[in-house]
Amino acid sequence: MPVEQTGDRIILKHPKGSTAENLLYGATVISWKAADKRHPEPFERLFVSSKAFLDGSKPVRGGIPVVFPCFGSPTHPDHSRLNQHGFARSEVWKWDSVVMDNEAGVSVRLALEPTAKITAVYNKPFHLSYVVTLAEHQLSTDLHVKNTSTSQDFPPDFLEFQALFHNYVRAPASEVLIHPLQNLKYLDKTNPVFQGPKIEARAGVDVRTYTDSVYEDAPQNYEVTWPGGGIALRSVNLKDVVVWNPRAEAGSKIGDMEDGGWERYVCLEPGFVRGFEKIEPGRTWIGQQVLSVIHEERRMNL
Ligand SMILES: O=P(O)(O)OC[C@H]1O[C@@H](O)[C@H](O)[C@@H](O)[C@@H]1O
Repeated sequence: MPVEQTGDRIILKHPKGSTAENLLYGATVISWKAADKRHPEPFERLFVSSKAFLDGSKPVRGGIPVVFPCFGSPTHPDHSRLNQHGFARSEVWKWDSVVMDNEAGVSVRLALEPTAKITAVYNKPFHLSYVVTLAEHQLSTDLHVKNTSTSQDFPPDFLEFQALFHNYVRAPASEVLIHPLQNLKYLDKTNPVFQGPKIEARAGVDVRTYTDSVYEDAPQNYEVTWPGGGIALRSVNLKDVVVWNPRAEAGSKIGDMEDGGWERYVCLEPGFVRGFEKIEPGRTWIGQQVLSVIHEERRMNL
């Protein structure tokens, strides 16, 4: 069976050998295994901390948590009672359907609607659906956000939100380079005194020191490479991108981070996080990303 549902998770298996695993909790992708030309056996592409909670008691430290409707601490009045990064990553989503099941891709849809628990902290009408698609060398995730308000009032009952895919890309963090981010405006969240905006001077961005940078109006086409490997990331409607690695400086203070875990991943997170996306009643917004295996050695010349 290319799609299996066991209690709390969904397992996708592509006929060419790649696999993915999705928790209903947070709709979090917790595993993506894919081969490349040099390694014909599929291997893990995402990082999940060995101390992560997978039982629904806490957002998963790793994989691909879905951030909605706010990124970081809430700044919009509609989000004032929400936790950092919103509720989508810490609610149990519903299984919806198999969208596609053939050589081109194996694809499933999960959904999240207001519950009494959500409404107590976020009283806006919405419907989320999340489509995860596995191909031989690719994983795509699409978040559909619908404003389900039927209000005819003026001004309209807008749904205002931020959204982001918090990808923990498994990689030797001290050796990764991410590009192209040069000349982009970014906020440096590691700096308690002056966050910016700053301008990125580097052709290839590394995470050898504690990094928490929010790039604005980015190209939505990136590569993270290291000697012997890499992942390409393309996004649609996610104009910003965050690069995060806490290193020991901040990582050692994260309770569910395994020792030295920061050496084994870089977070490359496409999102709409500067300002707010705003949709009218009845409208749907779709944010998408495609993660692809890079097959050949593609080291930047810096
Ligand atoms: O610990 P959390 O809530 O999962 O957040 C992890 C990190 O997520 C990143 O996206 C933020 O830019 C960081 O500031 C934050 O520390």
